[in-house]
Amino acid sequence: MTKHAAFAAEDAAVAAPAPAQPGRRFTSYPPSSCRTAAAQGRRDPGAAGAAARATGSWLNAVPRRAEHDDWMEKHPSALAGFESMLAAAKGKQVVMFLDYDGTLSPIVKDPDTAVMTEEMRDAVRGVAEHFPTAIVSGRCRDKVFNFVKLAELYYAGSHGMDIKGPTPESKHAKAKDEGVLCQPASEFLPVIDEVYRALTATTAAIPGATVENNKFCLSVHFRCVQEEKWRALEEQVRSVLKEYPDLRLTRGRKVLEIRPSIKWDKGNALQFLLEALGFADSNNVFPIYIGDDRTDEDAFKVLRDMGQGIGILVSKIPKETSASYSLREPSEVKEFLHKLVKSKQSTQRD
Ligand SMILES: O=P(O)(O)OC[C@H]1O[C@H](O[C@H]2O[C@H](CO)[C@@H](O)[C@H](O)[C@H]2O)[C@H](O)[C@@H](O)[C@@H]1O
Repeated sequence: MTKHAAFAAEDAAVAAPAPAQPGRRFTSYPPSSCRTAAAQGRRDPGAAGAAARATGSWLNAVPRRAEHDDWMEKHPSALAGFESMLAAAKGKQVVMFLDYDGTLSPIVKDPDTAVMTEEMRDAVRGVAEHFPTAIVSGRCRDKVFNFVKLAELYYAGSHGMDIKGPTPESKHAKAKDEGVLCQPASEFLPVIDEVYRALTATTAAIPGATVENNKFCLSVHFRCVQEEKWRALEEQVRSVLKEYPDLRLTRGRKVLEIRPSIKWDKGNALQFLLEALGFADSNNVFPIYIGDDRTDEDAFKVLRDMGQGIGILVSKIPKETSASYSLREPSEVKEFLHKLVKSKQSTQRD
C-alpha cells in the first residue's frame, strides 16, 4: 500500500480475517451460539434488498452486505451477545477499560471540542461505582481528565505512557494509587517538546493541519486538510522525524501520531493496571476493553493472548481487529455500560 493509499484507507472498510482466539479459558469466544444468533439477526434479505434499492446499487450492495454479515458473525454486537458475555464473566471481577475519542465522545473536526455528554458521564460513573474503571487514551492525561471529570477513575494518557490512579478515597483505589503510578517515557519529555515546536512551524503552511501536544506523544491532525495535501503533510512530518530516530510514527483516525520508540502501548497499560489492581496472573478477572482506533488493537491483542475478558471494537464498518465483539457508536457504548450496571445491581439484589 502506498503512503497515500494508507492515508486514504484510514477510516475505510478492510476485509476482516477471523481473529485467532487461542484463549486459555475461552477457546472460542464469543460462543458459537452467540455468533450465530447475532449473524441471524442481521441476515434479513428483505432489509438488505430495501437498503440496496434505496441507494440504487443492488449489484454492489449484495457482496458488501455479505461482507458485513460475515464480519458481524465474527465480531457480534456486544449488546446482542450481552448474556453470553455475562455468563463468561460470572464469578470474576470485571475491570473496565475505556478509550476516549470515538468511544465515549463522537469524532468531531476540532479535537478541543470533543466533549462527552452528561448522559455518557453518568454511564461511566455508574460503571465505576461497581467495577475498577480506567480511561486509556492517546490524549495527554490532564486533557482527557478535563473531558471526563471523574476523579474515581484510573487514567492512562499519552497512549498509556502516563498512568495515574484515582483519588485515594475512591472505592477501587489501591494503597499505592497516590500520585503517578507509571511514566515509562519521562526521559522523552524534552525531545517531544522540541519536535512539537518543529512540527508546528513546518506544518504551518498546510491549511487545516494542527499539531496537538499530548505530553509524551504528539498528534498531527489532518481531518481538516484537503486530501491532495495529505501526502505533502506526511512527508513534512517524516522529514522532521529523520532527525529523531528515537521517535516513531503511527496512525490513528485522520491523525499521525508521534511517540517514543519504546515498547509501551495501550496493551502494556492494560497489563500494568491489572497488576496494580492485584490481578497479575489471576484467573478471577474479566477485563473489558472498549475502543475504536488502531492503537486500541494493542490492548485487544493482549486480551486475546491472555484468553481472558473481551475486546469490543466501536465501528460501523468492518475493520481488521483482534476484538471479539463490536458496538456501532458511542451511543451503543453508553447502552452497554448501562446494561452492565443494571445486571450488577440485579445480582446484588438476588
Ligand atoms: O486514544 P484516543 O482517546 O481515541 O485518542 C486518539 C486521538 O484522539 C483524538 O483525535 C481523534 O478525535 C478527534 C476529536 O473527535 C478528531 O478530530 C481526530 O481526527 C481523531 O483522530 C485526539 O485529538 C488525538 O490527540 C488522539 O491521539
